[in-house]
Amino acid sequence: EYITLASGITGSRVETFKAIVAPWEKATGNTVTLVPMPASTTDQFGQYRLWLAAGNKDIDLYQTDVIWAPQLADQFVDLADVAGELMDSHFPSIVESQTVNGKLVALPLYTDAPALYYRTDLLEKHGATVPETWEELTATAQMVQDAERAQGNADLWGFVWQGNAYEGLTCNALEWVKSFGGGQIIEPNGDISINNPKAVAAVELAASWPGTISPEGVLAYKEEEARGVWQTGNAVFMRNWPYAYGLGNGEDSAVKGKFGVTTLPTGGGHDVSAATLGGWNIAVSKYSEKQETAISLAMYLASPEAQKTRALLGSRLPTIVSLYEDAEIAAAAPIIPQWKDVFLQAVPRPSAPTKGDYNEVSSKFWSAVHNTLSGDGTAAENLELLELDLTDLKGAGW
Ligand SMILES: OC[C@H]1O[C@H](O[C@H]2O[C@H](CO)[C@@H](O)[C@H](O)[C@H]2O)[C@H](O)[C@@H](O)[C@@H]1O
Repeated sequence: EYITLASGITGSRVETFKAIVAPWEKATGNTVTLVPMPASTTDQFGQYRLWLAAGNKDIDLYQTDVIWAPQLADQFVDLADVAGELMDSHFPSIVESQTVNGKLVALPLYTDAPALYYRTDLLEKHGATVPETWEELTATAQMVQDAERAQGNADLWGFVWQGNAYEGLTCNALEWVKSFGGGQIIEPNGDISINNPKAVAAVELAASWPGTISPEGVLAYKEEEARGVWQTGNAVFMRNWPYAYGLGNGEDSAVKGKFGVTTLPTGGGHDVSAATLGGWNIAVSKYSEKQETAISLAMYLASPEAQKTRALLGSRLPTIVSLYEDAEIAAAAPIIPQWKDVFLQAVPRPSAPTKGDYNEVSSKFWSAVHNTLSGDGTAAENLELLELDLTDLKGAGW
Protein backbone atom coordinates (compact mmCIF):
# COMPACT_ATOMS: atom_id res chain seq x y z
CA GLU A 1 0.00 0.00 0.00
CA TYR A 2 0.96 3.64 -0.42
CA ILE A 3 0.81 5.56 2.83
CA THR A 4 1.04 9.35 3.26
CA LEU A 5 2.42 11.14 6.28
CA ALA A 6 2.25 14.93 6.73
CA SER A 7 5.13 16.53 8.60
CA GLY A 8 7.01 19.81 8.87
CA ILE A 9 10.48 19.70 7.37
CA THR A 10 13.07 21.25 9.64
CA GLY A 11 16.81 20.64 9.31
CA SER A 12 17.67 17.34 7.63
CA ARG A 13 14.16 15.95 8.15
CA VAL A 14 13.61 14.76 4.57
CA GLU A 15 16.82 12.70 4.41
CA THR A 16 16.51 11.29 7.92
CA PHE A 17 12.87 10.38 7.28
CA LYS A 18 13.87 8.22 4.31
CA ALA A 19 16.48 6.42 6.43
CA ILE A 20 14.05 5.91 9.32
CA VAL A 21 11.19 4.40 7.27
CA ALA A 22 13.37 2.24 4.96
CA PRO A 23 13.41 -0.85 7.28
CA TRP A 24 9.61 -0.73 7.71
CA GLU A 25 9.05 -0.33 3.97
CA LYS A 26 11.34 -3.30 3.32
CA ALA A 27 9.73 -5.50 5.98
CA THR A 28 6.11 -4.76 4.97
CA GLY A 29 6.34 -4.02 1.25
CA ASN A 30 4.51 -0.71 1.76
CA THR A 31 5.70 2.70 0.55
CA VAL A 32 5.55 5.90 2.58
CA THR A 33 5.30 9.35 1.02
CA LEU A 34 6.26 12.33 3.17
CA VAL A 35 3.92 15.26 2.54
CA PRO A 36 6.20 18.20 3.33
CA MET A 37 4.63 20.96 5.40
CA PRO A 38 5.86 24.45 6.35
CA ALA A 39 8.46 24.52 9.11
CA SER A 40 6.23 26.62 11.39
CA THR A 41 4.19 24.48 13.78
CA THR A 42 1.55 27.23 13.77
CA ASP A 43 1.14 27.01 9.98
CA GLN A 44 0.98 23.21 10.16
CA PHE A 45 -1.70 23.34 12.81
CA GLY A 46 -3.85 25.70 10.72
CA GLN A 47 -3.60 23.47 7.65
CA TYR A 48 -4.21 20.22 9.53
CA ARG A 49 -7.25 21.64 11.27
CA LEU A 50 -8.78 22.53 7.89
CA TRP A 51 -7.95 19.14 6.36
CA LEU A 52 -9.30 17.22 9.31
CA ALA A 53 -12.47 19.30 9.52
CA ALA A 54 -13.05 18.45 5.85
CA GLY A 55 -12.50 14.71 6.52
CA ASN A 56 -9.43 14.58 4.23
CA LYS A 57 -8.77 10.96 3.16
CA ASP A 58 -5.48 11.75 1.41
CA ILE A 59 -3.36 11.96 4.56
CA ASP A 60 -3.07 8.77 6.62
CA LEU A 61 -0.79 9.99 9.40
CA TYR A 62 0.02 13.37 10.90
CA GLN A 63 3.14 14.30 12.84
CA THR A 64 1.73 16.28 15.76
CA ASP A 65 3.15 18.83 18.17
CA VAL A 66 2.98 17.98 21.89
CA ILE A 67 0.50 20.84 22.48
CA TRP A 68 -2.12 19.69 19.97
CA ALA A 69 -3.50 16.54 21.59
CA PRO A 70 -6.45 18.15 23.44
CA GLN A 71 -7.41 20.19 20.38
CA LEU A 72 -7.32 17.44 17.74
CA ALA A 73 -8.21 14.41 19.86
CA ASP A 74 -11.54 13.76 18.11
CA GLN A 75 -9.92 13.52 14.68
CA PHE A 76 -7.50 10.69 15.42
CA VAL A 77 -7.71 6.95 16.01
CA ASP A 78 -7.38 5.74 19.63
CA LEU A 79 -4.03 3.91 19.84
CA ALA A 80 -4.29 2.92 23.53
CA ASP A 81 -5.00 -0.78 22.99
CA VAL A 82 -2.61 -1.44 20.15
CA ALA A 83 0.30 0.53 21.69
CA GLY A 84 -0.19 -0.44 25.34
CA GLU A 85 2.93 -2.55 25.74
CA LEU A 86 5.19 -0.35 23.60
CA MET A 87 4.16 2.64 25.70
CA ASP A 88 5.52 0.96 28.86
CA SER A 89 9.04 1.68 27.58
CA HIS A 90 8.35 5.42 27.06
CA PHE A 91 8.50 8.16 29.70
CA PRO A 92 5.04 8.07 31.35
CA SER A 93 4.69 11.88 31.41
CA ILE A 94 5.06 12.04 27.62
CA VAL A 95 2.51 9.27 27.03
CA GLU A 96 0.24 11.14 29.47
CA SER A 97 0.59 14.36 27.42
CA GLN A 98 -0.85 12.49 24.41
CA THR A 99 -3.72 10.93 26.34
CA VAL A 100 -7.04 12.79 26.31
CA ASN A 101 -9.88 11.34 28.42
CA GLY A 102 -8.26 7.90 28.29
CA LYS A 103 -7.75 8.03 24.50
CA LEU A 104 -4.15 7.73 23.27
CA VAL A 105 -4.27 10.32 20.51
CA ALA A 106 -0.69 9.96 19.20
CA LEU A 107 2.48 7.96 19.83
CA PRO A 108 5.62 9.86 20.92
CA LEU A 109 8.45 10.18 18.37
CA TYR A 110 10.84 12.56 20.12
CA THR A 111 10.77 15.07 22.93
CA ASP A 112 12.30 18.55 22.86
CA ALA A 113 13.82 21.02 25.31
CA PRO A 114 15.92 23.97 24.15
CA ALA A 115 19.53 24.78 24.93
CA LEU A 116 21.69 27.87 25.02
CA TYR A 117 24.29 27.33 22.30
CA TYR A 118 27.50 29.31 22.81
CA ARG A 119 30.69 29.80 20.82
CA THR A 120 33.58 28.45 22.88
CA ASP A 121 36.21 30.07 20.61
CA LEU A 122 34.73 33.57 20.80
CA LEU A 123 34.13 33.47 24.55
CA GLU A 124 37.70 32.34 25.11
CA LYS A 125 39.15 34.92 22.72
CA HIS A 126 37.39 37.76 24.58
CA GLY A 127 37.97 36.40 28.09
CA ALA A 128 34.25 35.85 28.69
CA THR A 129 32.47 33.04 30.53
CA VAL A 130 29.23 31.24 29.73
CA PRO A 131 26.41 33.45 31.07
CA GLU A 132 24.16 32.16 33.82
CA THR A 133 21.66 35.00 33.70
CA TRP A 134 19.85 36.81 30.86
CA GLU A 135 21.40 40.05 32.10
CA GLU A 136 24.91 38.53 31.79
CA LEU A 137 24.04 37.13 28.38
CA THR A 138 22.96 40.61 27.25
CA ALA A 139 26.23 42.17 28.43
CA THR A 140 28.51 39.40 27.09
CA ALA A 141 26.76 39.29 23.72
CA GLN A 142 27.17 43.05 23.36
CA MET A 143 30.82 43.00 24.44
CA VAL A 144 31.84 40.20 22.06
CA GLN A 145 29.79 41.63 19.20
CA ASP A 146 31.36 45.10 19.62
CA ALA A 147 34.89 43.70 19.90
CA GLU A 148 34.50 41.43 16.87
CA ARG A 149 32.97 44.16 14.75
CA ALA A 150 35.80 46.51 15.71
CA GLN A 151 38.12 43.84 14.27
CA GLY A 152 36.19 43.72 10.99
CA ASN A 153 33.78 40.85 11.71
CA ALA A 154 30.88 42.98 10.44
CA ASP A 155 28.23 40.24 10.24
CA LEU A 156 28.53 38.98 13.81
CA TRP A 157 25.50 39.18 16.12
CA GLY A 158 25.37 38.53 19.85
CA PHE A 159 22.22 36.42 20.19
CA VAL A 160 19.80 34.75 17.78
CA TRP A 161 16.46 33.21 18.79
CA GLN A 162 12.89 32.83 17.55
CA GLY A 163 11.03 36.16 17.53
CA ASN A 164 8.49 35.61 14.74
CA ALA A 165 4.83 35.97 15.73
CA TYR A 166 4.13 32.21 16.05
CA GLU A 167 4.23 29.33 18.53
CA GLY A 168 8.03 29.48 18.74
CA LEU A 169 7.84 32.96 20.31
CA THR A 170 5.43 31.59 22.91
CA CYS A 171 8.15 29.03 23.77
CA ASN A 172 10.94 31.65 23.97
CA ALA A 173 8.89 34.15 25.97
CA LEU A 174 7.57 31.50 28.36
CA GLU A 175 11.23 30.74 29.16
CA TRP A 176 12.06 34.41 29.86
CA VAL A 177 8.99 34.85 32.06
CA LYS A 178 9.29 31.57 33.97
CA SER A 179 13.04 31.99 34.54
CA PHE A 180 12.38 35.47 36.01
CA GLY A 181 9.98 33.81 38.49
CA GLY A 182 6.95 35.26 36.63
CA GLY A 183 4.90 32.06 36.31
CA GLN A 184 3.82 30.15 33.21
CA ILE A 185 1.17 32.43 31.59
CA ILE A 186 -1.71 30.28 32.85
CA GLU A 187 -1.01 28.01 35.79
CA PRO A 188 -1.92 24.29 35.78
CA ASN A 189 -5.06 25.09 37.84
CA GLY A 190 -6.27 27.53 35.15
CA ASP A 191 -5.32 30.80 36.95
CA ILE A 192 -4.16 33.55 34.59
CA SER A 193 -0.82 34.70 36.02
CA ILE A 194 0.88 36.56 33.16
CA ASN A 195 0.26 40.16 34.31
CA ASN A 196 2.91 40.48 37.02
CA PRO A 197 6.04 42.62 37.55
CA LYS A 198 8.49 39.74 37.00
CA ALA A 199 6.92 38.84 33.66
CA VAL A 200 6.99 42.52 32.69
CA ALA A 201 10.71 42.77 33.58
CA ALA A 202 11.50 39.64 31.58
CA VAL A 203 9.74 40.84 28.43
CA GLU A 204 11.23 44.35 28.81
CA LEU A 205 14.74 42.91 28.85
CA ALA A 206 14.02 40.86 25.72
CA ALA A 207 12.62 43.97 24.03
CA SER A 208 16.07 45.55 24.37
CA TRP A 209 17.64 42.87 22.12
CA PRO A 210 16.30 43.47 18.57
CA GLY A 211 18.59 46.02 16.94
CA THR A 212 21.27 45.74 19.65
CA ILE A 213 22.56 42.19 20.26
CA SER A 214 20.08 40.59 17.83
CA PRO A 215 19.31 41.63 14.26
CA GLU A 216 16.04 43.55 13.73
CA GLY A 217 15.13 40.60 11.52
CA VAL A 218 14.95 38.33 14.59
CA LEU A 219 11.33 39.48 14.80
CA ALA A 220 10.73 37.26 11.75
CA TYR A 221 13.01 34.37 12.77
CA LYS A 222 11.82 30.83 13.38
CA GLU A 223 14.12 27.90 14.27
CA GLU A 224 15.77 27.61 10.87
CA GLU A 225 16.52 31.32 10.41
CA ALA A 226 18.27 31.40 13.79
CA ARG A 227 20.22 28.25 12.93
CA GLY A 228 21.19 29.74 9.55
CA VAL A 229 22.90 32.73 11.21
CA TRP A 230 24.47 30.54 13.88
CA GLN A 231 25.73 27.78 11.61
CA THR A 232 27.44 30.21 9.25
CA GLY A 233 29.41 31.42 12.27
CA ASN A 234 27.60 34.73 12.69
CA ALA A 235 26.29 34.53 16.26
CA VAL A 236 27.86 34.28 19.71
CA PHE A 237 24.76 32.72 21.31
CA MET A 238 21.68 30.92 20.02
CA ARG A 239 18.53 29.59 21.68
CA ASN A 240 17.45 26.49 19.82
CA TRP A 241 16.32 22.87 20.16
CA PRO A 242 18.69 19.85 20.19
CA TYR A 243 18.23 19.16 16.44
CA ALA A 244 20.67 22.06 15.83
CA TYR A 245 23.41 20.20 17.73
CA GLY A 246 23.98 17.47 15.14
CA LEU A 247 23.65 19.88 12.24
CA GLY A 248 26.05 22.36 13.89
CA ASN A 249 28.66 19.63 14.08
CA GLY A 250 28.11 18.56 10.46
CA GLU A 251 30.93 18.63 7.92
CA ASP A 252 29.54 21.72 6.17
CA SER A 253 29.12 23.73 9.39
CA ALA A 254 31.29 26.78 10.10
CA VAL A 255 30.87 26.19 13.85
CA LYS A 256 31.79 22.47 13.89
CA GLY A 257 33.72 21.76 17.10
CA LYS A 258 33.52 25.42 18.16
CA PHE A 259 30.47 25.44 20.38
CA GLY A 260 29.02 24.13 23.61
CA VAL A 261 25.50 23.82 24.98
CA THR A 262 24.13 24.61 28.40
CA THR A 263 20.79 25.29 30.05
CA LEU A 264 19.06 28.59 29.32
CA PRO A 265 19.85 31.45 31.74
CA THR A 266 17.84 32.68 34.71
CA GLY A 267 16.96 36.33 35.24
CA GLY A 268 15.70 39.07 37.54
CA GLY A 269 17.47 37.58 40.56
CA HIS A 270 15.56 34.30 40.20
CA ASP A 271 17.74 31.20 40.35
CA VAL A 272 15.88 28.49 38.42
CA SER A 273 16.12 28.44 34.65
CA ALA A 274 13.30 27.28 32.39
CA ALA A 275 13.10 25.30 29.17
CA THR A 276 9.80 24.94 27.35
CA LEU A 277 8.73 21.35 26.78
CA GLY A 278 8.40 20.59 23.08
CA GLY A 279 8.19 17.40 21.13
CA TRP A 280 6.48 15.54 18.29
CA ASN A 281 4.21 12.53 17.99
CA ILE A 282 2.52 10.47 15.32
CA ALA A 283 -1.26 10.25 14.94
CA VAL A 284 -3.44 8.16 12.62
CA SER A 285 -6.26 10.04 10.91
CA LYS A 286 -9.71 8.66 11.54
CA TYR A 287 -10.48 9.51 7.89
CA SER A 288 -7.66 7.29 6.57
CA GLU A 289 -8.87 4.37 4.47
CA LYS A 290 -5.66 2.46 5.27
CA GLN A 291 -5.79 2.59 9.04
CA GLU A 292 -4.32 -0.83 9.69
CA THR A 293 -1.18 -0.10 7.69
CA ALA A 294 -1.01 3.43 9.09
CA ILE A 295 -1.12 2.05 12.65
CA SER A 296 1.67 -0.40 11.81
CA LEU A 297 3.78 2.51 10.57
CA ALA A 298 2.98 4.62 13.67
CA MET A 299 4.05 1.73 15.91
CA TYR A 300 7.29 1.36 14.00
CA LEU A 301 8.05 5.10 14.10
CA ALA A 302 7.64 5.13 17.90
CA SER A 303 9.74 1.97 18.34
CA PRO A 304 13.25 1.80 19.85
CA GLU A 305 14.74 1.08 16.42
CA ALA A 306 13.27 4.18 14.75
CA GLN A 307 13.92 6.40 17.78
CA LYS A 308 17.55 5.34 17.78
CA THR A 309 18.00 6.20 14.11
CA ARG A 310 16.29 9.55 14.73
CA ALA A 311 18.68 10.23 17.62
CA LEU A 312 21.78 9.19 15.68
CA LEU A 313 20.94 11.05 12.46
CA GLY A 314 18.99 14.01 13.77
CA SER A 315 20.07 14.48 17.44
CA ARG A 316 16.41 14.28 18.50
CA LEU A 317 15.73 13.36 22.13
CA PRO A 318 14.15 9.87 22.39
CA THR A 319 11.04 9.30 24.48
CA ILE A 320 12.14 5.75 25.30
CA VAL A 321 13.84 5.62 28.69
CA SER A 322 16.50 2.98 27.86
CA LEU A 323 17.90 4.94 24.90
CA TYR A 324 19.43 7.43 27.35
CA GLU A 325 21.85 4.62 28.34
CA ASP A 326 22.75 3.78 24.73
CA ALA A 327 26.51 4.16 24.15
CA GLU A 328 26.22 4.73 20.39
CA ILE A 329 23.74 7.56 20.91
CA ALA A 330 25.90 9.10 23.64
CA ALA A 331 28.93 9.05 21.31
CA ALA A 332 27.10 10.47 18.27
CA ALA A 333 25.04 13.08 20.15
CA PRO A 334 26.31 13.74 23.68
CA ILE A 335 23.58 16.35 24.12
CA ILE A 336 21.05 13.51 24.38
CA PRO A 337 22.14 11.94 27.71
CA GLN A 338 23.13 15.43 28.89
CA TRP A 339 19.58 16.68 28.19
CA LYS A 340 17.59 13.98 30.00
CA ASP A 341 17.17 16.02 33.18
CA VAL A 342 16.51 19.21 31.25
CA PHE A 343 13.51 17.82 29.39
CA LEU A 344 12.25 15.97 32.48
CA GLN A 345 12.07 19.34 34.26
CA ALA A 346 10.88 21.32 31.25
CA VAL A 347 7.88 23.64 31.58
CA PRO A 348 4.75 22.60 29.69
CA ARG A 349 2.83 25.24 27.79
CA PRO A 350 -0.69 25.70 29.20
CA SER A 351 -2.39 23.43 26.67
CA ALA A 352 -3.80 21.04 29.31
CA PRO A 353 -5.68 23.69 31.36
CA THR A 354 -6.91 25.62 28.29
CA LYS A 355 -7.82 22.54 26.21
CA GLY A 356 -9.46 23.47 22.87
CA ASP A 357 -8.60 27.15 23.40
CA TYR A 358 -4.84 26.68 23.63
CA ASN A 359 -4.06 27.94 20.13
CA GLU A 360 -6.01 31.13 20.79
CA VAL A 361 -4.36 31.61 24.19
CA SER A 362 -0.92 31.13 22.68
CA SER A 363 -1.63 33.42 19.76
CA LYS A 364 -2.77 36.19 22.12
CA PHE A 365 0.40 35.70 24.18
CA TRP A 366 2.83 35.71 21.27
CA SER A 367 1.04 38.77 19.79
CA ALA A 368 1.39 40.72 23.07
CA VAL A 369 5.07 39.81 23.23
CA HIS A 370 5.70 40.49 19.53
CA ASN A 371 4.06 43.92 19.86
CA THR A 372 6.34 44.72 22.79
CA LEU A 373 9.46 43.53 20.98
CA SER A 374 8.45 45.67 17.97
CA GLY A 375 8.11 48.79 20.13
CA ASP A 376 4.31 48.79 19.89
CA GLY A 377 3.42 49.40 23.55
CA THR A 378 5.34 48.57 26.72
CA ALA A 379 5.44 45.14 28.31
CA ALA A 380 3.36 46.47 31.22
CA GLU A 381 0.64 47.77 28.86
CA ASN A 382 0.60 44.71 26.62
CA LEU A 383 0.54 42.15 29.42
CA GLU A 384 -2.28 44.04 31.14
CA LEU A 385 -4.33 43.95 27.91
CA LEU A 386 -3.44 40.30 27.49
CA GLU A 387 -4.76 39.50 30.95
CA LEU A 388 -8.09 41.17 30.08
CA ASP A 389 -8.31 39.24 26.81
CA LEU A 390 -7.48 35.92 28.46
CA THR A 391 -10.00 36.60 31.21
CA ASP A 392 -12.72 37.10 28.56
CA LEU A 393 -11.71 33.90 26.83
CA LYS A 394 -11.74 32.00 30.09
CA GLY A 395 -15.15 33.49 30.93
CA ALA A 396 -16.55 31.90 27.77
CA GLY A 397 -15.25 28.58 29.17
CA TRP A 398 -12.15 26.59 28.33
O1 LIG B 1 13.52 20.36 17.34
C1 LIG B 1 13.22 20.83 16.10
C2 LIG B 1 11.76 21.08 15.96
O2 LIG B 1 11.59 22.48 16.18
C3 LIG B 1 10.26 22.91 16.06
O3 LIG B 1 9.47 22.32 17.07
C4 LIG B 1 9.79 22.81 18.34
O4 LIG B 1 9.41 24.18 18.37
C5 LIG B 1 7.99 24.42 18.28
C6 LIG B 1 7.80 25.92 18.36
O5 LIG B 1 8.36 26.52 17.25
C7 LIG B 1 7.30 23.71 19.43
O6 LIG B 1 5.90 23.97 19.36
C8 LIG B 1 7.58 22.22 19.37
O7 LIG B 1 6.97 21.56 20.46
C9 LIG B 1 9.09 22.03 19.44
O8 LIG B 1 9.39 20.67 19.36
C10 LIG B 1 9.73 22.58 14.67
O9 LIG B 1 8.37 22.96 14.56
C11 LIG B 1 9.85 21.10 14.38
O10 LIG B 1 9.46 20.85 13.03
C12 LIG B 1 11.30 20.70 14.57
O11 LIG B 1 11.46 19.33 14.37
